[in-house]
Amino acid sequence: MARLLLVSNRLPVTVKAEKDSVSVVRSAGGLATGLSRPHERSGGLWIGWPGDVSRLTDAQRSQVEKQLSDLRCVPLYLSASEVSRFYEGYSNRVLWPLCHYMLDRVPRQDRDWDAYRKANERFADLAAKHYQPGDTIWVHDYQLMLVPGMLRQRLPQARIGYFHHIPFPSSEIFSTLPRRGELLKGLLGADLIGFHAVSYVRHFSGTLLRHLGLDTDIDRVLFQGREVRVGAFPMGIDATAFETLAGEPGVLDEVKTLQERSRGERLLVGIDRLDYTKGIPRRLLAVQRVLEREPSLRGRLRFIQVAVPSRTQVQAYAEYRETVDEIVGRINGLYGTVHSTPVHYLYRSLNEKQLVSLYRGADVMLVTPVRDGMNLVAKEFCAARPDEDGVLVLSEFAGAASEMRDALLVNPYDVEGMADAIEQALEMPKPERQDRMRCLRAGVKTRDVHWWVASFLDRLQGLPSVAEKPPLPDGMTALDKLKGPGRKVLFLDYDGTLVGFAPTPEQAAPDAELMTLLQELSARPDLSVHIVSGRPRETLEAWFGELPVGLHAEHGLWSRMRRGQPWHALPGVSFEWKSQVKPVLDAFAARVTGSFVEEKTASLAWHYRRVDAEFGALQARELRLLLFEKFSQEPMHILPGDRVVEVRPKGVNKGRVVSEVLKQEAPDVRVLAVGDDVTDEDLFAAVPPGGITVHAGNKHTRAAYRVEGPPEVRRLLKALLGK
Ligand SMILES: Nc1ncnc2c1ncn2[C@@H]1O[C@H](COP(=O)(O)OP(=O)(O)O[C@H]2O[C@H](CO)[C@@H](O)[C@H](O)[C@H]2O)[C@@H](O)[C@H]1O
Ligand SMILES: O=P(O)(O)OC[C@H](O)CO
Repeated sequence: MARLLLVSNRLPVTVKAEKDSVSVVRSAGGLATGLSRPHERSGGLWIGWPGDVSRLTDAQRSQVEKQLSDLRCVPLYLSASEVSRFYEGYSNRVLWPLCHYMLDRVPRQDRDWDAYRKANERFADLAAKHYQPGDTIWVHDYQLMLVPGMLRQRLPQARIGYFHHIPFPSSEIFSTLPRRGELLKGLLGADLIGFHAVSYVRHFSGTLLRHLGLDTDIDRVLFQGREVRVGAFPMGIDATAFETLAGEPGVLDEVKTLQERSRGERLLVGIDRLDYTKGIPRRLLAVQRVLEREPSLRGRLRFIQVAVPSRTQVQAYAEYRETVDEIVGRINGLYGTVHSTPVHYLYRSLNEKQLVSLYRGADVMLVTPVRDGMNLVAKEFCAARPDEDGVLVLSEFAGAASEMRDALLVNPYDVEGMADAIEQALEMPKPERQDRMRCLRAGVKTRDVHWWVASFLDRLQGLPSVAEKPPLPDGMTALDKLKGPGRKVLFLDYDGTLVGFAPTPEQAAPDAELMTLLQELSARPDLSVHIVSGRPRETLEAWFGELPVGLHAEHGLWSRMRRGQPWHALPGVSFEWKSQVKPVLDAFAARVTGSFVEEKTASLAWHYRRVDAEFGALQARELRLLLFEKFSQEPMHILPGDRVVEVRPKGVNKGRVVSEVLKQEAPDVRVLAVGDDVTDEDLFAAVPPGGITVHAGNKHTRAAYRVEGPPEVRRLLKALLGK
């Protein structure tokens, strides 16, 4: 088993300082439990912050280090300024509310970005320091979004996973972040990026397309020549542990006491970190509405809300606490009697036994966050109900809702609707409660935390490693093979290879630097230059007609072998399908603002480079499907390109140019082919053995070398001239 290097902001431990001694206790949280087995079995390390240890004496600090090391934990101590700017500042004042759709809570200026970046660097440095070849690195959560990218720079060969524990918002929301590009590129350093729900994967893919122009193909996206996988891995809990605890005599006694003290009151329970995403005020208001609407329930209903203090130094949390206190006070003032208090509010953490006793004793569990990545409380409640009783009221905005369809799903913004759900839960007949709980428990037990860890790690470790699929060597290193005497033939694609993309095809005309470069190359007696493009011959003639180069238009349908020679077409090509296909493309151009149809002698192209990237890609998929459906019998090819869908006749491809040109050359001529898109793959395939193929970009390619884009292609050509 590969050694596992876990990296998370917090270590899965709590440091408890007593008078002279100090102890480090492993946390019981989901992540800690799920990962403890693979962490220990693999002999790996867990890197993270052990919490505030600033008040410890030196002796206590060394005790902590010793105990951490026994637990295979490597501490990264955050300074007071890092806690305030990296943890509380950028992580919890900017990223946390933003990912939970609360834009109004994000400060106007992101002053703490620098601290976030630097702290991420510290985590990456420490992980890189402990890395051993063959290790699997698994980075966790939004506090460390830059770490995968930083690690990729330090350890290009490493196998890196990242899991995002909170929602990934729609691209409309993520786009508001001034640092969106850096954060996205940071995540793309990973080999596998996991989210709790399919909708977060969709949002992430949409954001990549919108801001980095990267189109995700089902579960993978190409970035800097690497294939990055994305996927939904809904996190589970240690269901067996909760179930076992729920059956222990101590817990059953506690439940009995709870029920006796309730004297027949129905019990509603809420358990959360005190966080403004958890929807506690609206939940309280819903309970208030039930009491208002149903006088018969007054004195017969008790709502126990437990809230664990969290991020108390962040002002929004302090304000939220006041709001909750105030609403609790108001409801108790209105509906309390000398004998009963409707809301029992505890602002503290509970131990596991107390927690499970509440789950086991609840008639109705209220889990109503306004937004939540997953929410493990909902799952813990079900696992703790081996009696198959109790009703779960669950927010449709929690990631858990997509799995737990047998809960009573509510809109947490609809107080009246939540009050209805509470009443429905209280009145639900036992057989229905049991049916629902049985189904919920089956899901929670099957997809538990061990299943989650295994499915993520199996996927990550099953991917071909970078070492097995090394990145293509830099095109510049191919130069040595081309230098020296002897004839060479260059096949150069135009758009995306010699020039970058422009908003319209006309705007991508060659610039003076390129014309000079081509002039100089073609003037060399040992070089023969051929431009092989998808463009119409009129355009190539107008731009390059005066140069002594070979021109090949419409992917090789038309060729002009030398300056002054006439253009000739490939024989035997059928174009009859064009008149039927054109109206389909025209209809798409009319419906998708900013898109347009380009017509050439032999082919048609629908361009969407000026359309919103996400919408354009979607429409392109639809167009391709429609064309396949309608014209599959026609002698034509439907080709996706870079923000274009092309329809070309069968039998025409850039590869045919290579064979035509080489017929007129000596057999020992050396060949260089450079191109950037899928049509250039035919060119590469036709290059005879010993030839050099260079892909300009980061797509899948059969080329042997890679350069980044047009500026690097020009650099390569200049170097060929000895410049
Ligand atoms: N009063 C109390 N006393 C003791 N323990 C208490 C407690 N209140 C809550 N807990 C415990 O804390 C954990 C909370 O986990 P959640 O998934 O509910 O939310 P959290 O926002 O912390 O986690 C983030 O990570 C998890 C895991 O990925 C995501 O589900 C979630 O959406 C995301 O915000 C549970 O295991 C629960 O038992
Ligand atoms: O207490 P925090 O700020 O480390 O947050 C813990 C939450 O589970 C974040 O996912």
